[in-house]
Amino acid sequence: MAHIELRNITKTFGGHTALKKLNLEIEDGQFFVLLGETGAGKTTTLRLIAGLEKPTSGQILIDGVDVGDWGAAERDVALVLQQYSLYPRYTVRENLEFPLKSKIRRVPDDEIKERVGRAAKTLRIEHLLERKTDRLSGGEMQRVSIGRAIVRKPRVFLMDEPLSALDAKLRESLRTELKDLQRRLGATFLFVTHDQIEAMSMGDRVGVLNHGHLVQTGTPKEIYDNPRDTFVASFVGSPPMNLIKGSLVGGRAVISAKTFELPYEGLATSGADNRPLTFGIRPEDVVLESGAPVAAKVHDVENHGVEKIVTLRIDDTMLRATVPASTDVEIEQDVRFAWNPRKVALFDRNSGVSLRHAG
Ligand SMILES: Nc1ncnc2c1ncn2[C@@H]1O[C@H](COP(=O)(O)OP(=O)(O)OP(=O)(O)O)[C@@H](O)[C@H]1O
Repeated sequence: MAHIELRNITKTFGGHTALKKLNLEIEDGQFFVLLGETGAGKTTTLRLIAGLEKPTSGQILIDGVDVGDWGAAERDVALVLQQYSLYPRYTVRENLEFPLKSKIRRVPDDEIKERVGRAAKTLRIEHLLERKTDRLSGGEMQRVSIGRAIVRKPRVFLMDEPLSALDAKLRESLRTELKDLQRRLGATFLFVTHDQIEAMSMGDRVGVLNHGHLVQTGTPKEIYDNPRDTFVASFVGSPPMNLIKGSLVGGRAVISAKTFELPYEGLATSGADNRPLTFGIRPEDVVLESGAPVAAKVHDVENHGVEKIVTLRIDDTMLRATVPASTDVEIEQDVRFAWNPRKVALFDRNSGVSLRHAG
């Protein structure tokens, strides 16, 4: 187990800056998820912590010790990758034993047997131990890859999109298993993904990375309820938060040149009045009601089992609402809607930053 701290980490490759002044702290025993689009700098962050890459500037501390001059082996962290790094002609047992048989570790034979047996039991792959790894399914291979990390008893587990090559159903069940595993091991996990559902469902804390900047860290709930900027607001949540241009006039939200107005309750509005804003409202906080203040046309309806996602059109403004599946709505139908005035987020239109977060 270990506590990890990144202080002011910048990493450039030639002229390209992959990470900019990254500050990040991961508590001992925490499941931390780094979420970002492709190219955001997630893998680079893991490689820096693993010691496979050196930062251009900044410090990396593990348990309070600066490990800048330490090699990968000395750091004692395990990296699990999306591609399974297994030896195909060897059995699962041999693959699990391999990390313990290196000259550096010198683990005694009976302890190797014990650790492999325990890891296989934890991951429910005991019945596969004598099978060659090229005869395994994707999910089984990924379990063995994780097993290779577990047997080493590393201080930290770094996981680079380990589930993204698997089909949706398997991914979902392995998500629960991994989270459960982390809890049982009490280990520090840093898991990176581009999948916001994965991040929100697994992380004790989530950090959102955008073009090498760590935009926000917080619990999944904090990030969902109170996104720092419009990037986070539109990245997290499915369907994403509605973002609508407008301004506040006397405590009412006026949407794009008086197309419509809605009540707003939230931050003291001084400083926000008449300033160009972007309003954010989650689809589940938009309600369809016959007596509601604004008229709209139904532009589209998607059935999602327990709920429907209805796209509303008000002149040139589109807005999505999540409604119960029992709601009767058809395309081109006239409806009326309101929003929950307490759930509206305000973003500065130019910077995109939430007024709640602005200093
Ligand atoms: N060795 C390298 N040489 C040059 N550029 C690199 C190198 N490694 C990464 N980069 C660049 O740094 C940026 C961040 O890459 P990184 O692999 O960390 O992103 P990522 O968030 O992990 O993306 P993905 O989800 O696609 O794996 C990208 O623009 C990438 O092209």
